[in-house]
Amino acid sequence: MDYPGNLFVVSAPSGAGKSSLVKALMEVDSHVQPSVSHTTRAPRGQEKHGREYFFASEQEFDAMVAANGFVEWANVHGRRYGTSRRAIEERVAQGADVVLEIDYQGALQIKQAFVNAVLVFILPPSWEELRSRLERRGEDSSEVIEMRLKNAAREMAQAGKFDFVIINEVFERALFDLKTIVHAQRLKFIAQRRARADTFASLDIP
Ligand SMILES: Nc1nc2c(ncn2[C@@H]2O[C@H](COP(=O)(O)OP(=O)(O)O)[C@@H](O)[C@H]2O)c(=O)[nH]1
Ligand SMILES: Nc1ncnc2c1ncn2[C@@H]1O[C@H](COP(=O)(O)OP(=O)(O)O)[C@@H](O)[C@H]1O
Repeated sequence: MDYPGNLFVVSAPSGAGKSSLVKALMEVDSHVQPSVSHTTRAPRGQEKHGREYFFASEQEFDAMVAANGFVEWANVHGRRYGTSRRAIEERVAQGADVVLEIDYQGALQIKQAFVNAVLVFILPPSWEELRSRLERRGEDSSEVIEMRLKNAAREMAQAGKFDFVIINEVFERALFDLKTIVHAQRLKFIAQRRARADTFASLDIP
């Protein structure tokens, strides 16, 4: 599908810093909008329904799957997460750049549906740092942290399927890399449209 807006997908093992990076990107780039996912996991501390996620019951999630309401969905850390069509299609059709913070299974589904989507994988600098970020965030129980670390190895093995990999060691450096990818994609997009316009011009199509 060809849309006037760009789709960016950011994936990472839990705790690598993807939410912090995407939030910082949106603070400096008002053209980038978040896609708000649905999930069956419970809200954490400050999270608000409709802001970080739409929190759904298992039944509500089932109903959306049955109604073909998701462009992608997956089981992650024992819960279900999905991107609704409404979260992205209308906005990219209107020319907005939409960023999806989703896992690698969802990212690969998005690439199938939207060939021009740009897939970015965020890596932590080390295992020790990943663990300590999860512990410092203080949002998950130790059992949940252990499960997320175990899943991280499997997730990181998928990084090679992405268009770009960013190592989030120094935050500002990683943010610069993310901004550069977004900027480069916009320039590429303009070049592609111009190339098409030139082709039409040379064919003298009204
Ligand atoms: N496939 C898919 N994954 C999602 C979606 N929303 C969130 N996720 C992923 O689910 C995982 C867990 O997210 P979350 O519970 O917020 O934990 P966090 O990543 O540690 O902040 C992360 O890898 C997210 O990228 C979605 O709509 N689809
Ligand atoms: N470059 C960094 N250096 C140190 N701490 C970081 C860095 N990036 C993120 N963090 C911290 O690590 C924790 C996990 O980040 P978060 O954005 O919630 O990760 P994710 O969304 O990938 O699970 C948060 O407490 C965040 O403030």
